[in-house]
Amino acid sequence: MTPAPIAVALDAPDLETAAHWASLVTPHVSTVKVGLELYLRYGPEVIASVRGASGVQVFLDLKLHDIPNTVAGAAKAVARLKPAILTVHAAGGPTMIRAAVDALPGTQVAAVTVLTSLSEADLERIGVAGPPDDAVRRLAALAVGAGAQALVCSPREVATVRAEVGPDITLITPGVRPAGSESQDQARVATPERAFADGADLLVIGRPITGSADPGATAARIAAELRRALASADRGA
Ligand SMILES: O=C(O)c1cc(=O)[nH]c(=O)n1[C@@H]1O[C@H](COP(=O)(O)O)[C@@H](O)[C@H]1O
Repeated sequence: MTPAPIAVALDAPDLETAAHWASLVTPHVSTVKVGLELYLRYGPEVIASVRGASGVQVFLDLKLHDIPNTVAGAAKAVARLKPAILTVHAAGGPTMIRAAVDALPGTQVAAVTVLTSLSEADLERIGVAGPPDDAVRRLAALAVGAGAQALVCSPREVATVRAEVGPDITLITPGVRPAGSESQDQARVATPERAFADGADLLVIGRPITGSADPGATAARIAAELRRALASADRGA
């Protein structure tokens, strides 16, 4: 069975746990995501450990945000790890995004629009007035104009972003919670089925899978539910 378009966030305190989670979920999902917690503790060796024998796609989520020259250097420093996807913050501006894209020709540079943990009230506190949709749409257009091939947004804005950037940009949505799961520190969430129906290409899901009693079985169940939802949407089309 084709793995479902899900990136499991391996936010683990140690490498053994991350590699174990990766081995449990990789039959069912297309991608595993390495973020700051693992990368800052273990460095580049973490990539080979989670890629394992399966050769699953690795999404390196470093959310780079600095001046263009520094981001270009950082992107070049991880090029040999051949991540499928690398994140940068769209708020770093078009020259910074372009610098990452130019430095990593073999990797999809994904620009993070507005963190899914921020509510409208949080945004107002940091000087971004208005609904999150507006800021997300603006940053999405700017990032695509600067060459980003992928965008990260919450599932709440994915329909708006899809309408803005068209069909060719990969839309990645964290803030995904199966029905009945807790939001935890995520502010803008939706179910996997909703995120896909609204145009997401890749769902990032962490704790609902890795915090469950059996991450492999949970990943398999979410993947199966998603396939069913996609099949019935196709039939309805
Ligand atoms: O770039 C990301 O992956 C990301 C962007 C964002 O806006 N929100 C967000 O939660 N993420 C990441 O997605 C993952 C979500 O994990 P869970 O909340 O456990 O499902 C974490 O690894 C976050 O670092």
